[in-house]
Amino acid sequence: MPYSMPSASGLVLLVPVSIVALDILRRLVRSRRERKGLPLPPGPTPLPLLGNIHSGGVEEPWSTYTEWQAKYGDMVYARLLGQEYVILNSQSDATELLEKRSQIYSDRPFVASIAPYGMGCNFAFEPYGDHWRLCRRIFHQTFRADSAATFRPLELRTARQIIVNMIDDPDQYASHYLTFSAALTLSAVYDYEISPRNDPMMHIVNGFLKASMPAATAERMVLLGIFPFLLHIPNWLPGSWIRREARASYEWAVKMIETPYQYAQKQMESSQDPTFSMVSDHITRMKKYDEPHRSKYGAALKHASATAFLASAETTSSSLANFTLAMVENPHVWKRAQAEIDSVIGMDRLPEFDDRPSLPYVEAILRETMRWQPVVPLTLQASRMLQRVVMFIRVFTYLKACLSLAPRSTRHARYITGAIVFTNIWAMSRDEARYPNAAKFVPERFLTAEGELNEDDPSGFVFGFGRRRCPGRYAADASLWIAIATMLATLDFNLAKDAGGKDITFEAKYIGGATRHPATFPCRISPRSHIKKECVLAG
Ligand code: HEM
Repeated sequence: MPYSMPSASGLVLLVPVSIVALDILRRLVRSRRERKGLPLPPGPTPLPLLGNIHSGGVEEPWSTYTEWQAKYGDMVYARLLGQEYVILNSQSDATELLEKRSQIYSDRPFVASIAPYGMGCNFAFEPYGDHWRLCRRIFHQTFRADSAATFRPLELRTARQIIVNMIDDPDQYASHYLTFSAALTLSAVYDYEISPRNDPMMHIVNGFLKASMPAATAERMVLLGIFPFLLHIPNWLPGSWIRREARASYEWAVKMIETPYQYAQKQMESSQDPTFSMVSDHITRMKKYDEPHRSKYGAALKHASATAFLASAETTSSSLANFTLAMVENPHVWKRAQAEIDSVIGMDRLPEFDDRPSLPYVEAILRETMRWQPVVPLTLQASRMLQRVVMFIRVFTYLKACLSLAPRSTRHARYITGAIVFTNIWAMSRDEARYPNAAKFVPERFLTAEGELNEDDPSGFVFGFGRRRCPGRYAADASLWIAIATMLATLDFNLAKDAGGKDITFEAKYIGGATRHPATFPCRISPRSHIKKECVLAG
């Protein structure tokens, strides 16, 4: 066939076709190279059989994972005994996997210490399935954005009550914060009004929180995972302590689930017009169902109610403890916030929710509190797919990733559908490119040069990702805002003084577990000169 020059219209077609062909070739070559040379996300070298048991810090694993990020990249692969782990250190990877592929990554891994210690009532640990879905739906109906707004009067009243408690007994600030979050949840969920001191319901809750603490330690998780028979050793044999420890915690759990629930039921029966609460609302809804759905609904309601309590108690109080620590360490911050509050709303009344848009610096303090010390630094999810489906998803994800603009690191996702996925919220909060001097408390990082709020909001990562994302985030945001705004308007935060009148300096220590919070530190919290205790409750 004689050679002929392509026509002008042929050239118009040839150029885009060649570009597409070259791009496909480039992607194929790259994906082959990746498959050959880098079959898994990079990570520390494992020991035979034991895996990376030697490489990670047990106390604060998120810090170790953040160090790994610097060495191996945003997505890190590790192995502990037979279990594979993938650690997501960046918000974009977490969004790519946990949000865009939430149909895969929404399960929770089996943790051997959860059920024996009675923690199974917390649906945050529940595997993906019908019971979890029902719990989540019940929870969502009460705590979604518009419903959560109905709790604002309660949040405002309770925030003012903690100021009175702080003025009365400032050294007990940590206990006042726990009372604050407990009072909110007990009222919203069970219509129970907490008494300021020696409350019987708080006694039960504290009993369970204390007794169940060992269940959240790596030691118990691993011990019971490897030697489940420890839970069956009779009392008269050595080694039965773990069984007794778990049993005691389980008994507290039963009390914690049943006592406030029965209280709410009695309140409903004894009143013509019961106050709205999560339990009263759902007991009414439940009546229209027949058995067996009604029993399932009842069980899910008890668990959703207990979870509301467990999930909010420590997160809210720990956030307030972090806020207090930040104020004591950075007096210029509370002074600037007080100046903003005084100039915007004056000194004759206390902040209310309607003032929120006019107080950008207070808002920036809340954002920085959430970012600076995330109270849930690490979350874990598992793939919920059966092996057969996993295979399909691997192939599908791989093909899709090769042809899409997904971040390069998430293309490894094809290999990890059977692994446990850790989301390292801590690493996201320590992203130096986004948050220079990330270890420092600097609310100004959320303000423009004109003092307006910028677009960066850490609630995009501190509440987790995908289908397991915190469903209490609207309630958490509102209660923390009003507590912080009210404290800034009414209190000064200083270092404590020793007998000689010298400042007591200290180095903050943190306590880990399901949530991370500072150990009690010495400080001097006092009312501002124009604040009178008697007027605080009146606002
Ligand atoms: C500072 C406050 C809070 C923070 C930082 C926080 C953060 C989180 C995070 C990171 C998760 C895990 C998400 C995941 O696995 O991807 C979570 C789960 C959860 N949170 Fe929160 N939370 C807070 C307050 C609350 C409050 C006040 C409530 C209840 C009113 C609540 C209810 C829950 C529940 C029920 C879950 C389990 C969700 C599930 O597994 O389906 N949280 N939270």
